[in-house]
Amino acid sequence: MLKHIDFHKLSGCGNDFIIIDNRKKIVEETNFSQFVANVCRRKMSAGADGLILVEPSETADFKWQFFNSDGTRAEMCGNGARCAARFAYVNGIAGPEMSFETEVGLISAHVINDRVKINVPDPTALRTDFPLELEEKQLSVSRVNTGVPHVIIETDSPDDAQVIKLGREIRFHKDFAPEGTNVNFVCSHKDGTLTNRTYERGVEDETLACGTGCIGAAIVMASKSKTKSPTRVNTRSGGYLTIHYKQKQDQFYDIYLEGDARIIYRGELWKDAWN
Ligand SMILES: N[C@@H](CCC[C@H](N)C(=O)O)C(=O)O
Repeated sequence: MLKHIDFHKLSGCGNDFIIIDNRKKIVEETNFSQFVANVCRRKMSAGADGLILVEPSETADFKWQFFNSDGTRAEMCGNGARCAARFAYVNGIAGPEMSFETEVGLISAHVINDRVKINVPDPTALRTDFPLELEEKQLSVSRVNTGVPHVIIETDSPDDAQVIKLGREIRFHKDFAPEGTNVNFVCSHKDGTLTNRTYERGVEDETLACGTGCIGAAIVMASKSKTKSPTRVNTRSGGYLTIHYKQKQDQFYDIYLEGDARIIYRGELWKDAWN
């Protein structure tokens, strides 16, 4: 491993990521997980919700490896994908229209200044309003996989939602084992917009925005006729993500996620950051 590693910090609607150009394999394969967990520790290191390695691809503009802040890998990350696209564009790795390889297939992206719109795979495993037994009560929940698994819970009062307590209990619930799930608390408003808060697997905390979670919230609420495309989702950062989709009964396709992807700074990680 090099002594210093160049990186950029980007924020997609408040979901923040360390992004490293790893096309020359400067981060070694053996200890990714510990490296990521160390670098993502807030106050002790650079700190972020996740870390992305941009690597060479034979079929697309690049390939990514995505890690949550605890060092675990995730198949997909909506905000991370938008940030990776902006990173690739500003660093000359791709043009404004690009595609890149992920574990859920090719993601295409369109960068316009600090806004990025990505096309994501169709959601699977949609199931609405089923009972879930918790320690102290039974809850009616929905679930959908938007690249990663999400549980969606409707609430009238997002500010009062017990995102950490309930989120953590559901994330580790036996019904969602062994992979676990992300947990969203969504409120629909009269104008068709949504407010969504997410407890994220692999961060093991609430994040300020979750792209795949907002897609899941939009799909579940659209299947209940409480919103329609394009759905604007207000996140905990105060920013909005916009979800575009087509719907035929309970089938959703042509899914796009759009929002800001801001470059906060670039710098050098020193060895102390990951030791
Ligand atoms: N923040 C992401 C989701 C990242 C992956 C997630 N924590 C998981 O492990 O499933 C997003 O914007 O979609």
